Amino acid sequence: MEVYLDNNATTVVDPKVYEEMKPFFCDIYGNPNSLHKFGSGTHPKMVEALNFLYAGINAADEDDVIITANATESNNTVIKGIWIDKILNGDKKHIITSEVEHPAITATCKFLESQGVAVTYLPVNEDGVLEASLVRDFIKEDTALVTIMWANNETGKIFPIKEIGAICKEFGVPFHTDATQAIGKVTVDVQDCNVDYLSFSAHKFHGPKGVGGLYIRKGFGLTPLLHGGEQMGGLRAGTVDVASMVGMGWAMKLATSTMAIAYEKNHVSKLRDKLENAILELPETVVIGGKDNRTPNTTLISFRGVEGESMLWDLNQNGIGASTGSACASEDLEANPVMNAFGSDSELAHTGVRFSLSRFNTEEQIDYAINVIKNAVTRLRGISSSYAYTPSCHKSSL
Ligand SMILES: Cc1ncc(COP(=O)(O)O)c(CN[C@@H](CS)C(=O)O)c1O
Repeated sequence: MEVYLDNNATTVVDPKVYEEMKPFFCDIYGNPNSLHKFGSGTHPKMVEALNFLYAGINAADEDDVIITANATESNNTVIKGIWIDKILNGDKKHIITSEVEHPAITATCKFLESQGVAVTYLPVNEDGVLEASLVRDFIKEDTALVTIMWANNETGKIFPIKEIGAICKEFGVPFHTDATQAIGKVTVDVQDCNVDYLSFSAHKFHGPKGVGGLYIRKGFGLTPLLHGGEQMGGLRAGTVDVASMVGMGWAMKLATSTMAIAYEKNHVSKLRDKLENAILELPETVVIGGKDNRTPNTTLISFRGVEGESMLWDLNQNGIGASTGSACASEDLEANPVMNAFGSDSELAHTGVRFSLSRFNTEEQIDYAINVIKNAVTRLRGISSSYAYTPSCHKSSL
């Protein structure tokens, strides 16, 4: 049996999404910017896709949603656009983010620091969540941007976006959120949360890889990252991948309906809880960051005495795909920076395994995975030269 439990890394394309994409490869293939019918023939489904994207995040008609290649590009567009407009060509000097952002945020902020920008990396608490009051403590007259993720890709922890948005609005500071791990898992409402910029990637919610979006509230336009064309109103040059844009729109529609979010909360979360609770029956296992306030599909579990990579190998041999944290760090054998950020000891930070489910997982798959995981832990601990079970340490969550 094959069981895919790494949906925070990427997801399968929904068959309905794939069907909607097919016509735009060999039938409706014109360039959307061409004036002839081969080009204009793409417009109706592109407009439909944009309408789905606006509805999925409750964007107002007067706002912009531009099509990018992925959340990484969207994140870079916001941070570098703010740098150019508000810092290089303005009187601002400072950016606020968190210690547990995806590298697409952290590395971009590090680049800005190398260019002389002051960046505050707000710490998270022992549960891996950032307290909104910290934003108020560090926001300043010269703060150009606050950028805080909606949900963490490793722990699933959900951040207080509505509170942070209210603080940013009060201080007149633009607010960006990387919602890559929130779309399709929790309700995302840019108007209710006072969000000015929001990033997402289609392949996180059963759309195709290589296409993403950036929401830009009316009046918050930025110098573009990519120049050289009038696409997206000049906010993102380059011929649009029509098939992927249509696919992303349909993926957003299918993932964000009230029924879809309810399914995540009622069905997917139950499968996640079943997997998690079965694993926690094993001694010296712990949910990193605890069980509260998480996206419904994610659990990051430490198996003391079992190296994360060894566990992944065992699982892979039995047809199960998971990860030790974000896929982009999977080659890196350093301790997980997110786990370090909230004080995990170094051994714990090397023994985490992330399981992230989707609406395509079944109870039969979870039952199979539980059996394989329990056998793998027993085997790996049995051959470990350093592991000895110490009953006093058995905690089920931090
Ligand atoms: C919060 C967050 N923000 C941005 C990205 C980047 O998405 P791209 O489509 O690769 O550009 C990701 C992708 N996180 C994957 C791959 S590193 C994970 O395994 O956790 C993310 O989780």
